[in-house]
Amino acid sequence: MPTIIDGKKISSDIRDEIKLQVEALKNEGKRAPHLAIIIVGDDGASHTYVGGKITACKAVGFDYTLMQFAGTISEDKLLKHVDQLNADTDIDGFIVQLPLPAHISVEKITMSISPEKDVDGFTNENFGSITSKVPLLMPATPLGVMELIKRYEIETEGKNCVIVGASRLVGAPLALMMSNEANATVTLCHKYTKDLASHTREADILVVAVGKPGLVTKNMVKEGAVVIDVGTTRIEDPSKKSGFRLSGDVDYEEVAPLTSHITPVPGGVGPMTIASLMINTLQAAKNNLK
Ligand SMILES: Nc1nc(=O)c2c([nH]1)NC[C@@H]1CN(c3ccc(C(=O)N[C@@H](CCC(=O)O)C(=O)O)cc3)C=[N+]21
Repeated sequence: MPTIIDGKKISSDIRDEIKLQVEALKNEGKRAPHLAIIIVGDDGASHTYVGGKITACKAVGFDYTLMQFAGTISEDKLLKHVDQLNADTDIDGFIVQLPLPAHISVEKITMSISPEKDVDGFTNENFGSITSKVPLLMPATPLGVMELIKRYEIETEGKNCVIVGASRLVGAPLALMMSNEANATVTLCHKYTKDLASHTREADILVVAVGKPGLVTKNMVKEGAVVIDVGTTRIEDPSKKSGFRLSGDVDYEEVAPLTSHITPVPGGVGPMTIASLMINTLQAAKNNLK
């Protein structure tokens, strides 16, 4: 039977650790870390995720500011709000929740965030610092995956790590971390990869971050592999109270029995993204309050 990697439990452990550090800061006479969250429009999933981030802030004792704007806000106006947060010394870190409306450039907005306050780790500076000896703020979801691997003591050195999905926010930065920090041999697959299964079958550690439910089936996984599923696609499901369920990219039922470790969806990587956001905000506050 595989070990089910419990992201909910690990993220709760991390919250406890951060809470202690917030108390320590306060004992030194410093204020609590302060996270601001910008959300644009009324996308239901985004509001759910932001709700999770606010719950986490409350649990660890962070201050938070939620800034909500209509989906019709102009790019210029949004940029002004970003600049205000960049300049506000009472704000240690902030995020702009994605997706943004089509008339706003995600690239333009995220690249205007000060790297020291970029607690999502989305900016070019933070991406570039992944391989630095003195890293700044790590991209949040990849950092969450690395924490799971470390805390479950999964061996990485010299292992074949195959990552499916080469996005700027997950696959590409994770490839650098797995190579640089975890000493794995990394293969980064994407939509132009020929014969995907021939690559994934070689994986000792298989990470899937595409957003396509059912993409990974049992014939694509080596016996004893560690499988990490970053996908979180909402699928309508009238039998659920919320009206939907979450699905990863891996066919869990058929793949799990083959693996040594596997992350479930929900309860795997998702909660770790929020834990990483807390780790980064604490770090940004420590740097800011020096
Ligand atoms: N600026 C920005 N930063 C992000 O980090 C960001 C974003 N935009 N836009 C959307 C994606 C998605 N994302 C998730 C966060 C938590 C869960 C999570 O906690 N999932 C729970 C279930 C939550 C539920 O019930 O819906 C789980 O997998 O167990 C999932 C997905 C962060 N994102």
